[in-house]
Formats: sequence, C-alpha cells, structure tokens
Amino acid sequence: WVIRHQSQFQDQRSSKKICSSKRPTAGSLSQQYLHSAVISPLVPHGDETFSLLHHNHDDVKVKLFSDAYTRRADEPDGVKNNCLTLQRLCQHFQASPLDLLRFDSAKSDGIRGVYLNRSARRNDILLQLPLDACLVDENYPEWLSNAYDSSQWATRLAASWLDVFLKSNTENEGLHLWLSLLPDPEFLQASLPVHWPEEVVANARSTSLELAVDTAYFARAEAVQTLVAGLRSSPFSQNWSQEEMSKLAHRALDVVQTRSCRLEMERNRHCRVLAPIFDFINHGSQKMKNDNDQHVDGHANAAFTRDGNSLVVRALYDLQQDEEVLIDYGDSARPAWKCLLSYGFVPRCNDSKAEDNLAEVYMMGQRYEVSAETIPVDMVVDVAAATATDLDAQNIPKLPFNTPTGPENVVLTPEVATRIAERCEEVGFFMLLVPELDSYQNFDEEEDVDQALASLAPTEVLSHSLAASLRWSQHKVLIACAEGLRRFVAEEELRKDRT
Ligand SMILES: C[S@@+](CC[C@H](N)C(=O)[O-])C[C@H]1O[C@@H](n2cnc3c(N)ncnc32)[C@H](O)[C@@H]1O
Repeated sequence: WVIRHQSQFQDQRSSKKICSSKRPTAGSLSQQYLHSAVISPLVPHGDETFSLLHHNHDDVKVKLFSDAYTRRADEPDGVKNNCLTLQRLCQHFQASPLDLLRFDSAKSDGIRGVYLNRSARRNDILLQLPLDACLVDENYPEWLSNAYDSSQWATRLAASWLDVFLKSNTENEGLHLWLSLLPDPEFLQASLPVHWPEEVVANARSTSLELAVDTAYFARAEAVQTLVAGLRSSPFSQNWSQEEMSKLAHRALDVVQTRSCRLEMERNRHCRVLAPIFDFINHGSQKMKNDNDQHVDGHANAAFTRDGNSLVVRALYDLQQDEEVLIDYGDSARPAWKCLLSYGFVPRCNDSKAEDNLAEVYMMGQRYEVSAETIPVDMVVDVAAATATDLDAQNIPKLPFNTPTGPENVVLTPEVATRIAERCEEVGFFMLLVPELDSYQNFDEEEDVDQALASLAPTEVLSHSLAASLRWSQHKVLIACAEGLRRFVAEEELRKDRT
C-alpha cells in the first residue's frame, strides 16, 4: 500500500487542502444526498466506458448526437468513403504514407478516430506531415495584437484558425476539407466544462474540476476579448456582429483546446501546433496495463515527435490491420477531471492499475484525493490524530514507501485504514446517486427522473452524461481504494494472529 504526498499527481493549486465552504461537511454529506436521491439512469453499466449510445431514455436524441459529432451534415459530396477522405487530406497536405490510415468510428461508442488499413511494425512511420501544412502559434495573423505573451499561445493559434476559417471559401481546398470534418461546434462546446452551467459542473462532484473551470472561465473571457478586438481590425470585421465574433472566438478556442499539440523545436524552443490529419488521432493512456503489466485495449500504441520540418507519428509496437491509432495526450489528460476539462471526455482508466486517476474524499471537513492504490500522507496523519488517542507504538506496522521522499515516520494502522475505507465506500456510493434533482430543469419531485432527462436538449444530455461519467470514474477509484485498504487490514490481522 502506498501512502503518497498529496501533490504527487496534482498541480500546485489542486494539491492544497481545501476547507469545504461550498460543499456540505463530511458528516452531513451522504445524509443530504441520500435523502432525495435515486440511482442515476446516467450511470454506465459494467466496466464499459460510459457511452451515450447506452442511454436508453432518449435514443433519438442520442443517435442524433452521435451522427452530428462524427459526421457533419454538410460534408462535401464524394468524400463519404473514409479511406478516400483521409487519402485526399494526405494529398492536399503532402503527408505520407498516402493510404495507410482511414477514418472510422469505434463500434463501442461511435467515436471517430484514425485506423490502420494494414499492419505496421514497431517504429514504422504512420504519418509524416510537413510543419508547413500546420497552423503554428508563432505564425499568427497580423490583425491580432496584444497576444505576444508566451502563455497566450491558444489565443494566437485560435487567431490563425479563424484566419483560415474565414478565408476558407476562397482558398486552399485541403484546409476547406479539413474544416468541414471538424466536430459540430455546438456539441464540441457542450462537451467542454468551461461552457457548462455551474450546476452541471457541480454534478460531476469534483472540486478540482470546479476550481479549474473557474480559472479557465476567466482565462477564456480574456482570450475571447483579445480575439474579438483583433477581428474588429481584421479584413473580416464588416461581416460579423459583436455577438457573432465572440461566438466565433469561442469556437476557435474550443478547436485549439481539444486538437492542438506541443512540439519541441530546436534549441529548447517549443511551439503549439494545430496539425490537420494528426488532429483526428484519439487518446490512449500509456499507463493502461493489466496486473501482468501487459498493455490492454485502449492503451497508446503510437507517439509523435518533430523530425526536421515534419511532425512524425511512429508505431510504438507491432500493430494489426484495423487497429485504432492512439497517442497519449500527456499530463493534461490525467487525472480524469483534467481530461474532461481539457478535451471534453472522461478517459477509460483500468481499475487495477489506475495510475491515471484520482477521486476526491472529504473527511473531517478536509478534502483529499485518493487513487486506486494510494492515499495521501496528510489523510493518514489527520485520521490517525482524530482516531487514536493511546496507540501502542510497538504494535504499529511499518510500511514500505515507494516514494523517495516518503514520510517514513507515518504509519497506516488497520484502524485508520478501516476508517478511510469506510469513508471511500460511502463517498463511492454517493457518486452513484443523482445529483441535486432541481438541477434538471422542469423537474417536479413527484415525477420520474426519466421525464426530466427527456426534456433536455441533446447538448444538455451530453454535458450531464459527461458529468455522470466523471462521477462513475471517481466511484471506481474509490471502491478500488477501499478494497485495497480492506485487504491491507485483513493481512495485518492475519499477521497479528500469527505472531
Ligand atoms: C484531437 S481530437 C481527436 C479526433 C476526434 N475524435 C474527432 O472525431 O475529430 C480530440 C477529441 O477527440 C475525442 N477523444 C479523443 N480521445 C478520446 C477517447 N479516448 N475517448 C473519448 N473521446 C476521445 C474528444 O472529444 C477530444 O476532444
């Protein structure tokens, strides 16, 4: 069992302990929700990642959603064939190989991605794309001012995207085709928590997400302001009202947020890039392994680098024909709340080796984050202080610590482990309950929750489902954590009996 520093997986801000001001305290937490809760129909079944297609309350809307997201209604004629579409993009952008990849949708959840037309060997080049074909944050349009700060790369890249988007009717056929294949703007927007109403963000039950959304909200407002000011002085200004310009700016930032990557350049320089074709590759975690340390379905099987003036994607292993190409999106895709914030989806994390994910637990008014295999030192210390008054130091087992800076003098007693396990189970159960019902508009407590969900627009179904997915993913972490702690307690008791 690993006790880790609270900050091991987190950024500085979210690693701070937060006294619960907004949320109910530990004692009242489950009581309050149990009181009015019913089991959520949005909770996924089995071990599958949550899929909208499993949502059986509004099949029509959900179907509509999946079509709209994977294929634009105005997709140009003659490019229905997935292989040909990608091949045409490769020709336009001088990418190679020409015919190795195709677009396809996963059978399980309908999510579009890039698949192999034939097998590939480890280290083979799956995609080589000239950087000239990409939008690079350094080459932003002249009409953008006030965005020279390095932290404003998203604003610069969004300006480049807007420039291409607004000119796309007259110029470059390849860019036009690429733009026509991008996700439907409304659904893209609905997938990103920065656009969600406060109560939907709260329904995901992650304080880290709530705090990060607050920060992202203000950063977004600033970026939109800069882009709109730029657009006003651009050649396109006369065509758009203020409201339309701000909507466009949001759309550009959504595209950049979910589809750009960071590339290391020469002399320790790096830049942010929006790379057509490459931007259709989905995320798989490099850390997804089973108990025997073998890779499982959905793990990353490719990686990208800059090679001279190209962006190059190579196979990490020997790959089969029809396999989906997956790259690891990096730190912004873990833990799950951060992936939701950044990319608008909740990643599949396997439970037994869930190094990728964390779940929050409030205990005694403090917030902690546990993973399936680790708990923070602070949590152990705080719970021990609250639990034990006369512990016999002789009987306290010393534990191995995997962290080099591990606090060797902190011990996890069976008593403390049991308290934490109980709390994890309690919060884990709470994650399965429907959030405050009044967040579903027009919901009368007497009515069935199905009815309230049926009244949601398709985009609202998406945001509510994603919030439910994050609750589900936290539930799995909490239950795995509790199971691990219970195992530890059982082993300790056995050991005590033997001695
Ligand atoms: C770089 S794009 C990848 C291509 C995208 N699927 C498409 O159809 O345009 C990133 C977006 O794809 C989706 N995505 C990527 N990896 C995913 C995954 N493992 N599970 C679910 N959605 C994923 C998310 O919507 C994300 O914002």
